[in-house]
Formats: sequence, structure tokens, C-alpha cells
Amino acid sequence: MTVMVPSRTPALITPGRQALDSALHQLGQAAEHLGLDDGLRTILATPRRSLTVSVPVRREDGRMEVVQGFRVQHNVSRGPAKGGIRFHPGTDLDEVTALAMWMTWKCALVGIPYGGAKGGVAVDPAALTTRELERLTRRYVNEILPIIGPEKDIPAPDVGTDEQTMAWIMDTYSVNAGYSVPGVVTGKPMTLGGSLGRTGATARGVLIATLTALGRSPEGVRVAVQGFGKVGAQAARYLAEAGCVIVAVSDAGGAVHRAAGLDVAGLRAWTAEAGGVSGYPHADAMDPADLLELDVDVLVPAALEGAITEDNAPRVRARLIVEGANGPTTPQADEILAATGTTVVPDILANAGGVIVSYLEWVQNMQALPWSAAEVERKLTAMMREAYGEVAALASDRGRTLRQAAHAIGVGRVAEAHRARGLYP
Ligand SMILES: NC(=O)C1=CN([C@@H]2O[C@H](COP(=O)(O)OP(=O)(O)OC[C@H]3O[C@@H](n4cnc5c(N)ncnc54)[C@H](OP(=O)(O)O)[C@@H]3O)[C@@H](O)[C@H]2O)C=CC1
Ligand SMILES: O=C(O)CCC(=O)C(=O)O
Repeated sequence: MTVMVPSRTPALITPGRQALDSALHQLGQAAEHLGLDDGLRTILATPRRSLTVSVPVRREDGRMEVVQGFRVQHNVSRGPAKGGIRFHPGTDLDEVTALAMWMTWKCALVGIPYGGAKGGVAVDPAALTTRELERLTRRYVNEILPIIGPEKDIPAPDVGTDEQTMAWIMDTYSVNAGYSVPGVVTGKPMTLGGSLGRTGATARGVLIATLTALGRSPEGVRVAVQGFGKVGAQAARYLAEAGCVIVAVSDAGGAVHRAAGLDVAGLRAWTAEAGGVSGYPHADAMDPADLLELDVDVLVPAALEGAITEDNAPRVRARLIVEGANGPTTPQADEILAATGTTVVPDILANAGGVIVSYLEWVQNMQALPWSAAEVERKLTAMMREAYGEVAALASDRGRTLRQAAHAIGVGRVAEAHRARGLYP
């Protein structure tokens, strides 16, 4: 089974379908490289369990609205399913399925004993009050309760969710169980069994991936960051602390640019007050689409899928792209970037710091044994470097891109688990 990805008119395809097409294309390539048989390819292309739920939410004015929620467990051959929960108006079953599939390969690539999952609720969290969000989260958790648990499926934060959301998930699950179950979710507040270092973990991983890929001093390296949320803002901070010059950042509402470098702490403070980067007085406004085409050394897409496509890839000038986001580059764009000699550190490697520290949090919860920040950082760094080394070695050995190598390793390990368990016909 080779999954072909035809070039399609954007109007005819949803972003979620585009993401799933990309994920299936990458799987098809990896399966081809690994010589997997058709049965196993089909198993790996198909989610193990997909749950769609209707989530009623009572608004403050008494109105009742119903939104759709999803939890997809793509694969559980290597352990419990693991992956974040996204609250975003554009999310749908296709998108969540793609994100769950990427989680499967990511966990296998970095060698943690999990399968892959993702959840989503098609809602704009910014349009709800805190009480509405809490009611929505608890109701969604009640709907997916039968399939989650510390040994079954462990959610975590993603776009539009945070520590508070994870606390509500932990509480809802625990109230149903009749006792506290911290290991049901990661990315929790410290007071509920969260791990030191989880908040910045994805960005720390992006930093490690960037420094490794650069292979030279980061001093003066010019970086543009798309997305200024949990991943993008902290990646900008860590990269600036390492000596890089952050020349532009964007969010859903706009982008700002300063050739001499942005004051990341000042911009974060502005964003916390103003609700977005737009209007920041110490930089120039720019079209967010232009950020992706800036003349910089490094581009960090840290927003949503499908940011770099066949349309803008020919104009991307960064020589290095480090994918903080999941699925920001389409397969068609990947081909263009490979031809122009642009190095892409793929999502399942570059943003794996988050799930690595989620795993460390879960291990601490299961043993009721907290680790120091230094211990967590040491383990994260070692696991990121090992995974990067394996991917880079395979890529140079076989003349593959880093993405092709990362997928070959991740998919190969999951295939190996299926064979060992004897689960496939
Ligand atoms: N959180 C985690 O631990 C992990 C996250 N990831 C991935 O990283 C990415 C970002 O997640 P996270 O930081 O957690 O999410 P957040 O919700 O914290 O932040 C998302 C950011 O992206 C911005 N954004 C949305 N649409 C656009 C757009 N079209 N152009 C520019 N910016 C945009 C948002 O802007 P605004 O605020 O204006 O809406 C916001 O700044 C996602 O792909 C996620 O799957 C990967 C691994 C782990
Ligand atoms: O921390 C986790 O468990 C998952 C984070 C996530 O959703 C991701 O890596 O995309």
C-alpha cells in the first residue's frame, strides 16, 4: 500500500484532511523504506480506536450549546496511548487522527513506552469564560472517561489547553474513581503531581534540536518564530538566552518584526496584557505570511499544521526549519525544501521534549517519587540527543531527509512491536 498525495486545490480539502493526507503519505514512505507487508501497513494506517462525542456546554447566559469532541488512540502496541488535547474551533476527526498517528511515531522514536493518541474539542477557548471552560472540560472528560486512564491513555496539553485544563481532567477522573489518580494526565500543576520542567519542555527540546542541527555557536543566529503560545514563546525565550536574535514572531492575530532583535520577555509581558503580539510598540507590524519567508537562519513554525506548503516553500529563505508544531510542513513543501537544500528537523523529533517530560512526569506519579529540575533536564537532554543522533545517522547513511529517517525509525519500532506481539493477521 503506497499512499499517494495528489496536489489538491486548497478549497476542496479541509486542513484536517490535509494533515491526515500528510501523515498517511509519511507512513507510506516509511513503510516502503522498511518493506512492510500490506497487512501491517493497513494496521498502521488505521486508528485503533476513535471516539466522537457531543459535549453540551451551558453558557453563562443560560444558553445550551453542543460542540463536538474527539479522542483517537492511533496505536497501543508499545504501551498506553499518549497525547495532548486540543481546544480549537477548526479541529475535526481527521486532524485529531493525524496528530494521534504522529504521537505514535514520536513516542517510538524517542524510546518511551507509549502508543499514540490525541484529543480535541471543536471550540474557541478564548470565546468562553473560565467557568464555561471548566464545565466543558469536565463534560468532555466524562464522555471520554471509559477509554482514558494511567495505564490506558494519558492526555496532556496541546493547542488551547494548559495546566488548569489538566487539573480539571485529573479532578474529574479522580472523582469518578473515588481516589486521586495523578497519573491519568500530564502537564498538571506542581501541586497535583506535575513535573518540574514540563512547562518549558517542548521548547527545551526545540532548543536542543536547533543547537544540534546548527552545529555551531548560536551567537547572532537570526530566528523567526511562528506562533507565540506555550511552545513558540518559550522557544523564542530559550533561543534568545542561547544567543540567537529573534527577529520576528507571530500569532493568529498578527506578526511583529525587529531586525535588531525582539526583547522576548518584554513581548511576552505585552502579549499577556494585550492578548496578542499585535501593537507591540518596540517592533514593526508585519504580515504573518511574510514571516515564513524572511531572510533568517532558522525558522521555527510553532502554531498549526500546513503552514509551509507548495505555495510558499519556494520562497522560504531559512536554511534550517525546526518544527515546534506538529505537521507544519506538507509533503509537497518537503520535496521543494529538500531540493533547495533546506534542512528540516521534523516535528516528531524537534517537539518531542514535551512528551518526554510528560513520560517523566508519569513515571514520577506511578512511583510517587518526585525528581529535581536538574534530574528532569538531564534526562530530557540525554533522550533528545540520543534520538537526534539516531535520526541523523540513518539520514546520512541512507541519503534520506531527517523526516524520512525519523519516520523510518518510529514506524519501524512500532512494526517490530506488532510482530513481537503477534497481533497482526
Ligand atoms: N504544548 C505542548 O506540549 C506541545 C505542543 N506541540 C505543538 O506545538 C504547536 C503549538 O502548540 P502550543 O504552543 O501548545 O499551543 P498554544 O495554544 O499555547 O499556542 C498556539 C500559538 O499559535 C498561534 N497561532 C494559531 N494560528 C496561527 C497562525 N495562523 N499563524 C500564527 N500563529 C498562529 C496562537 O495564536 P493566538 O494565541 O493568537 O491564537 C498561539 O500563539 C501545535 O502544533 C502543537 O500540537 C507539540 C508538542 C508538545
Ligand atoms: O505531553 C504529551 O503527552 C503529548 C504532547 C503532545 O501532544 C505532542 O507531543 O504533540
